[in-house]
Amino acid sequence: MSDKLWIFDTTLRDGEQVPGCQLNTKEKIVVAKALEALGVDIIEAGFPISSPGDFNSVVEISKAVSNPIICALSRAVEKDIDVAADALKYAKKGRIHTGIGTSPYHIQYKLRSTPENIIERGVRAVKYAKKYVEDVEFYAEDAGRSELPFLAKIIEEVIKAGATVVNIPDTTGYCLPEQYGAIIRYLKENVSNIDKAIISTHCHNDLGMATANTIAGVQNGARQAELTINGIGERAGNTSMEEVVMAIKCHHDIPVFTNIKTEKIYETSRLISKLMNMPVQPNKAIVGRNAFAHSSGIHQDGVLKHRENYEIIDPKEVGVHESSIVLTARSGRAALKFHLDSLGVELEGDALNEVYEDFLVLADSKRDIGPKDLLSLVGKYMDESSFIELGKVHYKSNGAIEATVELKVGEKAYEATSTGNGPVDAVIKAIESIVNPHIVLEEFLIQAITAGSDDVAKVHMRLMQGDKPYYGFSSNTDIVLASAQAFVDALNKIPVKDKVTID
Ligand SMILES: CC(=O)SCCNC(=O)CCNC(=O)[C@H](O)C(C)(C)COP(=O)(O)OP(=O)(O)OC[C@H]1O[C@@H](n2cnc3c(N)ncnc32)[C@H](O)[C@@H]1OP(=O)(O)O
Ligand SMILES: CC(C)C(=O)C(=O)O
Ligand SMILES: [Mn+2]
Repeated sequence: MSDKLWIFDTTLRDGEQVPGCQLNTKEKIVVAKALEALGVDIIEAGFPISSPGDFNSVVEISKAVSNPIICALSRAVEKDIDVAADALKYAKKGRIHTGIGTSPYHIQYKLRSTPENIIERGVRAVKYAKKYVEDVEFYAEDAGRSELPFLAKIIEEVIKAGATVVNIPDTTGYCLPEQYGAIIRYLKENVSNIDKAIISTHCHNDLGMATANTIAGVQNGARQAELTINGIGERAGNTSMEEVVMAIKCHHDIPVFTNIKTEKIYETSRLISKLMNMPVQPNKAIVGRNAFAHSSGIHQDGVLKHRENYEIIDPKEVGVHESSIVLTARSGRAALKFHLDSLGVELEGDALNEVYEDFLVLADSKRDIGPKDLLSLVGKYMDESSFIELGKVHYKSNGAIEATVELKVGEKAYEATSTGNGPVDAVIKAIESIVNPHIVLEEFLIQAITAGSDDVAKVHMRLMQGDKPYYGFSSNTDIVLASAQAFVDALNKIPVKDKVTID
């Protein structure tokens, strides 16, 4: 039987410490609600003593979300704890996170103290926080470089003082997975009252080990993991939530489960990246642009034959529509044929070989090969009159709603006007009056990528022609335009022979 792993999100505290990532209260509420929808168990909302703005954010987040525990950070300082408790006054479930450095570096050079005094301050802080809330988490800062007998001693004492969760941070990202796992194991074996508290991991990525260390911690008995979306955080970052959650989902031998709704991972990642102005590296695990993109021929052929040949995660599981087959000079015939098929050009044998040779020459000189390039390569093999290009789209609603659409089908230009029960309906009807491949619009989703009136709308459509589905995608700040583009995107995927253009 597997245990629950409590997911503690610190995007709004440790993540937000990064220069340039600061958010205002309104933005933090948007993030907190997204984290709640994602299914996190605890949101570390801020460090209330640090500024009036951060205090206010913890107050407002406490009011805005109901399911997750709201956690506020403090030092082992009474004033910090008073302010944290005050900021949590509206939280349905509030937690104070207090603690102190426990490594020789921190004790000697930062806190200029002694081990005995550090234990005393830690215990006092936990007891003081307990006056306000039942749920008190203690962090042993720089535990990754702390002496184990001392670490075990302070953890035992703070649990005695009432700590419900004990956080073992690898603050400087120093540990190797085996070492970090061994620290957790040591505490399990040497702290007499360890079963009275949940052990938490909190790893940093200075050596690129944050995810591996967190998993090692969990394998050795930790049951809470402190994480950030996209791994943002001080220096090289914190442990990224998406990596830990998906590693657990992929490896059934790790004896824990999480309540994360994984299909919301991608949209949450995009939201954080946009609001915090922090691009995600293209090759970032799970949420990078290339995480489900295949660009070399052998991989593409393998994925097209059976997705699992080169993918351990179904992209839909993390909210990515589908894997992509990117055409490059390293692609083979399978990938080329796949793209041609989706444009409705079915080539085999010598014809495919001939187009492939031309494709390689073009791909050597051009990085991005798109549908237009392919259509120019296969010109002689296809009915060129089939490629549809969307021109201008106008709509007005003074009483009746009316839309006018310009379309180019091959070399021919068309214009059509139609009415509808809304601008999207009118635009689609206008397009259908030019190209009518007898389809049924079966699914039509408009999704806000972030929030706010300046948002980009992402449109996903499924058209059915008989029992064959055709998918169209687009995104635009104008939802009518995005809908028209998605519709045309799907129409372009319908094979030439099944497309009907009305003259
Ligand atoms: C590993 C982490 O991520 S820890 C969290 C990091 N986040 C932040 O620091 C953001 C918020 N911080 C702040 O706004 C400020 O640093 C404050 C309000 C906490 C303190 O500000 P100041 O009083 O001006 O102190 P300053 O930041 O210069 O120095 C920190 C002081 O806290 C002490 N301190 C550091 N950690 C702790 C702790 N856990 N418990 C008790 N004291 C601590 C330091 O020793 C230092 O004290 P000193 O001046 O007596 O030597
Ligand atoms: C404050 C603690 C939990 C921390 O962020 C760290 O040690 O990295
Ligand atoms: Mn940290």
